[in-house]
Amino acid sequence: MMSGPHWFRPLVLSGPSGSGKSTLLKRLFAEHPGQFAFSVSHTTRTPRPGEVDGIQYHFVSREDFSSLRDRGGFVENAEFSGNLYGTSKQAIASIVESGKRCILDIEVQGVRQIKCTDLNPVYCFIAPPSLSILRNRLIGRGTETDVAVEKRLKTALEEIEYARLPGAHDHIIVNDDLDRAYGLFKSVALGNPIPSDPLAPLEQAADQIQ
Ligand SMILES: Nc1ncnc2c1ncn2[C@@H]1O[C@H](COP(=O)(O)OP(=O)(O)OP(=O)(O)O)[C@@H](O)[C@H]1O
Repeated sequence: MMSGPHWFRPLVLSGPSGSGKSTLLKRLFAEHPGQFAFSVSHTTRTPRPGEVDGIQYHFVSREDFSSLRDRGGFVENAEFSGNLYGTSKQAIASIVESGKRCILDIEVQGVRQIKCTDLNPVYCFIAPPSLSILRNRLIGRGTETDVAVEKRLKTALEEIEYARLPGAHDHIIVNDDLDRAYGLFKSVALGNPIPSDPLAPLEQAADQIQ
């Protein structure tokens, strides 16, 4: 398989909920089996039936999590609904050593934290064409209540605001036509540079959720 100059740098994928990250990743993994891997996160939550330690997550106690965090073992960590989650440096390193490309699907706070580390990943932002299209896709996916959709749209606006800051991401891909977006995403995933898409002006984005 042909891989580009950035192959050995982890790829940090972020973007609003519903922008199409899972859709793009699913296609990439299907087309290139065995070439890419997600790092296994640590969590303090209890395993659900069928979940295996070291596969879905590294399940650890709060004490062990805190001790690893205090030793600087995480590139990013956060608390969601009472449980701690984090990506360890070791989890990323073991993928890089295996020769696969490590992909991290991460929310904006995690991106900010990783920027303070020496990980040096490639940052790729998946943007929706507009907030009204994002709303339609979230509704179409059928996984969210109306209130949750509006909450996700507000968060999306903040994420797009951040993405507009110069240097926030290395690549911005607007997921308008799926085949076009996938073509760009595949280039980035294989370690090649691409020209970034322009983001729609913010005022326009803000209007759409009022
Ligand atoms: N280019 C596209 N055109 C039309 N629909 C799309 C496109 N890309 C994705 N979708 C649809 O939009 C919905 C949201 O996509 P997806 O679930 O991949 O988003 P996500 O970024 O992974 O969200 P989350 O962060 O919540 O997991 C899905 O129903 C998907 O089929």
